[in-house]
Amino acid sequence: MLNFDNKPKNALSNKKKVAYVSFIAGALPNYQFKINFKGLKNFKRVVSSTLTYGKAFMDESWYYNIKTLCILLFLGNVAYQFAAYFSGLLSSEFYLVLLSADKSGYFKLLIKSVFIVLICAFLLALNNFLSGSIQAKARTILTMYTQENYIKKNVLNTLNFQKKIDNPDQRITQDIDKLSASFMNVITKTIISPAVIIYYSIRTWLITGYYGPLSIYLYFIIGSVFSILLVPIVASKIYNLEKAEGFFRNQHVKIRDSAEEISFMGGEDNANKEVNKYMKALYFYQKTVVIFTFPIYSPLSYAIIGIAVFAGFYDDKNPSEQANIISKSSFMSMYLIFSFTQVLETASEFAKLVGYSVRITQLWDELEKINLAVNTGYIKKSPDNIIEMNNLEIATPAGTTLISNLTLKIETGQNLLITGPNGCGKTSIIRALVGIWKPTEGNVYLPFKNGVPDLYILPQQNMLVNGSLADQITYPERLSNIAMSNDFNNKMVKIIQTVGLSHLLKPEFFAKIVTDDQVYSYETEYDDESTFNVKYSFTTWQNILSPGEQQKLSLARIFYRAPRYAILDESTSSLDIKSEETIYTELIKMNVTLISISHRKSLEKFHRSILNIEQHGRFSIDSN
Ligand SMILES: Nc1ncnc2c1ncn2[C@@H]1O[C@H](COP(=O)(O)OP(=O)(O)OP(=O)(O)O)[C@@H](O)[C@H]1O
Repeated sequence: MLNFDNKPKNALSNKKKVAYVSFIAGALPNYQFKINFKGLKNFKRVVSSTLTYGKAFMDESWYYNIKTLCILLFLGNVAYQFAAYFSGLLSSEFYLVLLSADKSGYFKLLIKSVFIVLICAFLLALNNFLSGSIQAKARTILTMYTQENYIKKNVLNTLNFQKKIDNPDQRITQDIDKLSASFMNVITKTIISPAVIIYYSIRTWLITGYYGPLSIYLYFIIGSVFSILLVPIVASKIYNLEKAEGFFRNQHVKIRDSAEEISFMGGEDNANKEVNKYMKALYFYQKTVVIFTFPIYSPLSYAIIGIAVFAGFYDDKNPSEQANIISKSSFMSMYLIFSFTQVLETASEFAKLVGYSVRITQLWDELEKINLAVNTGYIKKSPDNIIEMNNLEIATPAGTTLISNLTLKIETGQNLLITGPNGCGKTSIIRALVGIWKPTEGNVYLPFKNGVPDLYILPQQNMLVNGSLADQITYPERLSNIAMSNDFNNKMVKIIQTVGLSHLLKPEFFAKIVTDDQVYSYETEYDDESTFNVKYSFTTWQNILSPGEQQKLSLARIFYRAPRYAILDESTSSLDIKSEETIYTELIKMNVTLISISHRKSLEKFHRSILNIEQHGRFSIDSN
């Protein structure tokens, strides 16, 4: 029912109070929400995806699946309402037995009250357990569903590249969690509210007369109108708050990843100021959300019963009966007010829910759009198992042509070196080869093996992953899919030695690969629960290894995979000349055809031809 309109609000940006967040005005605009049916569809989509996406919990029993838990929660809530009703009447019953000095009645009532309170406590705990379980499940389901659509070939890269969607990581790791919590909050508060409100309205009416429920209804109708008016505003504040959260966290990730560089360059003060700027923006949005969700409290119940007493409604009753009626009716009207308050509070919670839903469905929409737009039809299977580029024209997403009319055959064993000034488009050729950037003209032929291009690309930036040394080398193949054997172990050791990382075969590293007598224990350790204990995280590897060592470890992947073709984008830029020579010689011995992108003269001798790219789309090809 709410949709999001991507226009900055000029009125707000002019105000002084947002001056200190204006530094990221472009990054953190205020969003307006409009009520329409598309928004309602998005909300429905979140709920139906949660209930129908089966992959997250494939082999769970029927009694622990999310639908069963929702039914149990409903029943648990109904049971709790009954228990709460009986517990609410207890005080009036106590008035009656105490004022009439009924000793045996008092003890009976005492036992009854203990029993009722225990049932209430049990049902509360049960409902908390059920809603907690549903929340955790909903989060897992929505996260896995989103990740399946996000971490996908050509989608992951395009989404992060386009930057149309801010902080997809924040949306997946945080917003989905908050959405699930908010959703549970709304559900538990409203699941049987209508029935409860009707029941207590009748009871209140019977005790106080029509004016009791009527005044409560009037009061809450006014409150509801206010709350409903606030929904779009709060939803937009929540949207911006979450966005600010994302930017703030990103700044900290940057600082963590650049800790050494910041120390070298004395950038602590700068970094501190930078994170504080984002913190202030975050504070601004947090504060506005708090203001707009200010709860409505009500002293109404006592006013209603007070009027009844002073108007002489109960004058014909004796004092103990009067006490009983006052207590009973105050409970009834208070419970009615409480139920209404819950519904009203739900309005502000619902606004949050909408804010989170918009962030999630917006991400889903964009992922779907990118997925539909992926067009790799220009990449074809080469009948001769070679790489061929036909009349390629490559342009940046901004439309600047980088290369035109590039026609080139790279036969097996005919290594190619690509050179040219920074930014001329060397890496862009790889983008076109694998479908990240669709060329504006031409097509590409690639060798295929088992349905995928028989081509391994080492990107310019080293990419280390969580896990052992072996995990780094087999990447992206997962170690859990590889049969552990002594042969595998020997292969790993040989590769590590070939790339010049023998010193990593010391026990503290090597234990993380596989040793002869560890094959069994390694396999058993490699289950999902225990991997954290035995493996290094990616950040640890980054701290342990120098940039040159990291490059060697990346190069080890080509030795493991032995592809028909490998593209090395500045992959030896941090290596000493001798290591570079050894690695290139060994790769050539393995019959891997190499396409290197580099500025290094020392590499020319390993290549048959050199593609020189110049500015403005021109290029030349020289034979070596
Ligand atoms: N997402 C993008 N949107 C617009 N332009 C981009 C984008 N990504 C890269 N470019 C531009 O495309 C051009 C070519 O980039 P590319 O990475 O291919 O250069 P390169 O020749 O490999 O450079 P280097 O030698 O520095 O590695 C650069 O001018 C770069 O700024």
